[in-house]
Amino acid sequence: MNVIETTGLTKYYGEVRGVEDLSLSVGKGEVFGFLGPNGAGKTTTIRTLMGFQSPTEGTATVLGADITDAAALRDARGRIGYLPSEPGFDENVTGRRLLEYHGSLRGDVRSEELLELFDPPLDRKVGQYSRGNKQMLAIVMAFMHDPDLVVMDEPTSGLDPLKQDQFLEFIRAEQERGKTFFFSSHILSEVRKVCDRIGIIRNGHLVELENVESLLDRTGKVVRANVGGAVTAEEFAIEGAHDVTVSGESAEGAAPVTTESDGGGEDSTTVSFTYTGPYQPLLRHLLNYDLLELAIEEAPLEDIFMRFYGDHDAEAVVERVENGRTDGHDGHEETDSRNAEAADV
Ligand SMILES: Nc1ncnc2c1ncn2[C@@H]1O[C@H](COP(=O)(O)OP(=O)(O)OP(=O)(O)O)[C@@H](O)[C@H]1O
Repeated sequence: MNVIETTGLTKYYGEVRGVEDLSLSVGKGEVFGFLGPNGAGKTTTIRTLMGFQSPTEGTATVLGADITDAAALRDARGRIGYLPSEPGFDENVTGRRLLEYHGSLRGDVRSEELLELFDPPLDRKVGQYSRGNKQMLAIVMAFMHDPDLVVMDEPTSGLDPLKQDQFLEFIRAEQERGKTFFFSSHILSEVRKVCDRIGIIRNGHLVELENVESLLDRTGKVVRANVGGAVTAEEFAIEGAHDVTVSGESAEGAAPVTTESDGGGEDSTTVSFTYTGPYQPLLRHLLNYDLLELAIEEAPLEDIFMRFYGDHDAEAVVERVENGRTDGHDGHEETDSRNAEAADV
């Protein structure tokens, strides 16, 4: 049984699309990253999965519980940790009091251990907390009952880089203990570090869902070669090479070749391109030149992200044509169920 399973999950806020026709599954022990730009539908998906708002269409189960079955979901919640994007705490009480209260509701088997890693000033009122301290308190609350599944909405927001790394390391250790994670992010580097699979959501639709490594394979390597003498971009139009630029000039059109001087009087040219083929033909080709410098690097995940969101390329991979939507939704403006959520946190 999958830990999370959604089929055609759709949520509209009146006429406003939150998420549409989302089908995905997350298996036990998986770290699933749910990526998307602002307004893509990440929070909507998470809040619907947590039962804070009802879907307009479609179904979903979390730890086997149907999200529209309040009693089943309540039982399942004992095994779920939830880290909201903006924890809504009562600001007039101390962090310690909030932990005690949360522990009495959900259980507390490991807050002491967690507080060694994430250490908000427990005896201060939460209203005086910095954003990062609030986030650390929320992290402790999400994990203190040792849940099997943790659903997290932008979990590292507010944390400083050191704490972010600590948090990601913690996630990896928890995964080794068999825990499952579903988390939203628009920070690609963190997704890359911990996720087994990612889903990319764009304008409410799931765009791409695959193994991070295979996504990187498809995107290819960034090659930058500095060669002696003058060369043209056309010379590097080998199979698998894309977007060839020569000393900053595009391969398209009659690009003039500019050369650089290395200071010793000898000209050289820098050729850059993305490469999606095997190494051998690339290296064979490069060896035809006086190779002065060579760098072959993985494409930054940011580029991949842009490829899926860039207007031109994204169209090639969007699974559904977005024609807008005029029928079938409940026409009911959902009010923010922040109160239910705050009580839950
Ligand atoms: N309570 C609400 N009432 C009406 N519209 C909403 C509500 N919540 C979200 N929306 C709309 O649904 C769409 C998806 O929003 P959502 O917050 O799920 O995106 P997101 O991917 O989490 O964005 P962000 O990264 O900014 O948090 C947006 O157009 C948003 O304006």
